[in-house]
Amino acid sequence: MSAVDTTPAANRPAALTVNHLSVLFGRGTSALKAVDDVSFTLGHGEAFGLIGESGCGKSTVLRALAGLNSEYGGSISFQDREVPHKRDKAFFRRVQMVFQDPYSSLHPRKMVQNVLAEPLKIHGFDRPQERIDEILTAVGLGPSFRYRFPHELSGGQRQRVAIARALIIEPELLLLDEPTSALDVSVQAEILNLLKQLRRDRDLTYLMVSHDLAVVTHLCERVAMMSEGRILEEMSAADVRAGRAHEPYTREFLEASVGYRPIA
Ligand SMILES: Nc1ncnc2c1ncn2[C@@H]1O[C@H](COP(=O)(O)OP(=O)(O)OP(=O)(O)O)[C@@H](O)[C@H]1O
Repeated sequence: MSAVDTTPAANRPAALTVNHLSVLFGRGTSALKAVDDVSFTLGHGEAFGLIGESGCGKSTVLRALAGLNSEYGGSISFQDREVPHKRDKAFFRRVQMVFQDPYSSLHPRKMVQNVLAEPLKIHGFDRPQERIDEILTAVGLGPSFRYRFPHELSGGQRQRVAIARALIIEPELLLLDEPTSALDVSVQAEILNLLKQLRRDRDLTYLMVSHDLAVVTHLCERVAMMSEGRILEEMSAADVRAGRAHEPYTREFLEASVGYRPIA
């Protein structure tokens, strides 16, 4: 559907720009600022990670970006155009999300081919059968997996189907919410390596949230440390690996993760 864009990345608009994003839960004195003045930019083709402890606001940022929570302050721009708080169909074609738990994200009574046919139908794609075979091959499953139900798949295979479902409509930006944390360690590496390869092959931009440094630095070139709803600092993956951080909180977080298991 979309032709390959050969424009150099430097001349292209930013894939995503988040300006002064804030999300409040509740009202009055009991209100909680889950996201507080968060700003960052993702270049085209980049993989960017948000890291931080449980409850720091990572998933809330992702949900606001994905259009799952339309009540936020600040602005979100996709390719230099601000997106409306209530997203339209075109947005969901271009920006897709992969969730943490492949056990709950697939309908138990839908065969894989039906899971994959649905987004094609919604977005009016032609040649559905060919596209289903192509994407199942791209995620390392192959066309024979069309006829399986979720209960006939392992956790890793389910996550491959969830990735296929997101990619079959040729999005440009993938939002990844802890995509490997529900999987066994050996399977985690397989899925991360698959995501790496798909990004290269399909010219994708990734935003991933995770509390796991090994996972984030395996996939992302740049990471931002979050705490209590705010971004404390941005670092390269190399800085993270070397433990180079300016903020004391980040240094502690990195030190606490020392000896973290690098992913093969
Ligand atoms: N729908 C909601 N209503 C009220 N509070 C919420 C809601 N969603 C999240 N929160 C609160 O907002 C804060 C940030 O949550 P969030 O899930 O974004 O953190 P996180 O860093 O992604 O953590 P985790 O890794 O555990 O998911 C937490 O204090 C959480 O309890």
